Amino acid sequence: GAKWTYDGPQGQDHWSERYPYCGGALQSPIDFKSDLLRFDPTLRPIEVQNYNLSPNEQLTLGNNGHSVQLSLSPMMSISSLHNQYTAAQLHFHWGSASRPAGSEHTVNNKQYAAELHVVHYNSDKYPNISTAVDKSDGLAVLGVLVEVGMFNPAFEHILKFINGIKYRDQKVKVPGFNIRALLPTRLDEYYRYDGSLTTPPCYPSVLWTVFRNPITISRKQFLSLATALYSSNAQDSAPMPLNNNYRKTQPVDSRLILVSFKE
Ligand SMILES: NS(=O)(=O)c1c(F)c(F)c(S(=O)(=O)CCO)c(N[C@H]2CCc3ccccc32)c1F
Ligand SMILES: [Zn+2]
Repeated sequence: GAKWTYDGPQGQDHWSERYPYCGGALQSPIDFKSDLLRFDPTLRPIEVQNYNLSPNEQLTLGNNGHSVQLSLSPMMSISSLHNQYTAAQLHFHWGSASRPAGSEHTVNNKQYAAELHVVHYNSDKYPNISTAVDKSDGLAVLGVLVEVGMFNPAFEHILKFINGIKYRDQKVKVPGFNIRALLPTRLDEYYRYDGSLTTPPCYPSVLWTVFRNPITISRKQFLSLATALYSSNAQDSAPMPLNNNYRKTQPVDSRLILVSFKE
């Protein structure tokens, strides 16, 4: 679609001029403010299926100008929600080399270095993500906060190919790996709320599950992610670095933020 950016004249403060939902209700991301959280004992641990992909599986890793995204196997799904949600893609949001703060969701206004999103669609009701993307029960996204710390071997399965997709619309084939290793150990502790895509067209179609516990990547891994990519294409005379690709937190309004954990 038409080009939008995170900053400047096509930046996030102008998205609603072309994409009306971006100025509407139920927008994401949000800040998880302690006194807005409500413990919900009915929230079950997240269960994922077939996340451990064989290296014989070929996935497409691409630079779409907004993020680095990895296509996922349609065998992958979330099985613990009321409907089955089938995986479509995963992508990241991050800060910059000079400011390792680029998560979209924040916790008491603490912004993490980056955030991973694993996008799924309601495959009980819709044949594919394109038909699901604008439906109120269409998508379920798993959010993982990322902080700088220990080296992350799973993240390396993506990072080692990143120099093949430096520019917009570049794609490479990469072998499958255990996507479960990109999620935190505990899938029973998470924030849950009704929200939206965090990019245009900002459809309010996402059941958000953001895990309480972050994963870590090393400083070197973070710097690679934050400095390798451009949002411009290879032939552009003025290369535009791709970083700070996060939306600011949005008004919670009267939404409930549920948590599956007590303290
Ligand atoms: N933060 S987020 O999880 O809300 C989110 C993104 F941040 C993001 F960048 C993308 S995108 O496809 O890479 C580019 C804009 O759609 C999607 N893409 C999703 C939404 C639309 C769509 C259609 C087909 C495949 C994937 C997606 C997304 F769901
Ligand atoms: Zn995202």
